[in-house]
Amino acid sequence: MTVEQAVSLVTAADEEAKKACKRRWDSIAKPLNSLGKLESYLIKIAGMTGTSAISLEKKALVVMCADNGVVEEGVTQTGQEVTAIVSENFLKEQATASIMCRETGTDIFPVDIGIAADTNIINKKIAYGTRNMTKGPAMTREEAEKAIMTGIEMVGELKEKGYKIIATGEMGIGNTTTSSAVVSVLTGLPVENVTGRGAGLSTEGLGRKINAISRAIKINRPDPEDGIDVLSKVGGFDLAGLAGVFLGGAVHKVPVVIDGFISAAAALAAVRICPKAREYMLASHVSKEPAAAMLLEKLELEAALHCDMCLGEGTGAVALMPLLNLACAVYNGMSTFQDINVEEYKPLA
Ligand SMILES: Cc1cc2ncn([C@H]3O[C@H](COP(=O)(O)O)[C@@H](O)[C@H]3O)c2cc1C
Ligand SMILES: O=C(O)c1cccnc1
Repeated sequence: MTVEQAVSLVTAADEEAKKACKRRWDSIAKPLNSLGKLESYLIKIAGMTGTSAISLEKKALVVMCADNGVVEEGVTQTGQEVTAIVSENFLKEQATASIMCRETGTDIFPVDIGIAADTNIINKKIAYGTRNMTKGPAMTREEAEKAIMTGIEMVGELKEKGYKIIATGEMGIGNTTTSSAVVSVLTGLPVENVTGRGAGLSTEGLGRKINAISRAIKINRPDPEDGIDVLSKVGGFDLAGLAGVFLGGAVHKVPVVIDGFISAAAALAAVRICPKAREYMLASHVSKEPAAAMLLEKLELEAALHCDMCLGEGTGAVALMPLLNLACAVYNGMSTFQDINVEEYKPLA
């Protein structure tokens, strides 16, 4: 199947299921709308899955791990060998996201979609890292399509295994550089407005990063209307794989949670490929990376958490899971006005 064929299967969220979920919330014996986003998240999930019966017991985090050739330009504080080390640590509960997964009962699926070394995590490797995008396209269009399909297929497989919600994460030294490039092209905003210090970069390093992104966009001239073109020329295997996970959520009707800036950049690319995919996304937190809040606005999504996190790996998305589980517990377990013999709220005149 091609990406085009896969996204042709996407349909809009189910409005009837959303209404049924809202009716259930309104019948629960508490002030109307008083659980705020905890209510609206579940209403969205009902629309995505097509049913007001919601269970979020089985949760997955998919971490797309890859190396980025642009690291050669001195745009990161650490070397690219860190990608493979942290990626393998996910399976040993020695990476931040894996510890948060353990605590929240989320199963972690780290995927080698293009690390520049052999690893022992899920092997979906397309190449040993991308090419340096300041010298030409990071990858071919075929490679980008393959990475996107990898993400779409992973969601299908996880749904078959019974997972009800998927958090997105990534590990890839240099991927805030590719993310800012993708965001600048897709939004038309100047590079310097959408570029931050990533995992920690000196002011001099930030200048080099902005310069490298500007050169990459100039030499590759990605077409902003074509999300696959943008991902292939100035993105990475990690971003393309994540865009695939978002598209897979829409294809397979599984809620997918956005993490921070990098994950949101991939989400924006997914929406450019398939606008309806937005309806299958949930925002988790507002990353401290400077353009993160703007990016969520572009996606027309609101995040519940403002924790000043900017770690990636899926940490913000996983942090949302306990809140969603609390929402679900109330939604499924709480008594209604009828149960306690109290008159229901009437809509205000
Ligand atoms: C030890 C370490 C662990 C990480 N875990 C996530 N990231 C985060 O930092 C990287 C992006 O930042 P940049 O574009 O500046 O390289 C990604 O791998 C992201 O997940 C890490 C970064 C480091 C150094
Ligand atoms: O917001 C993020 O996803 C992020 C920001 C900086 C470094 N790593 C991840």
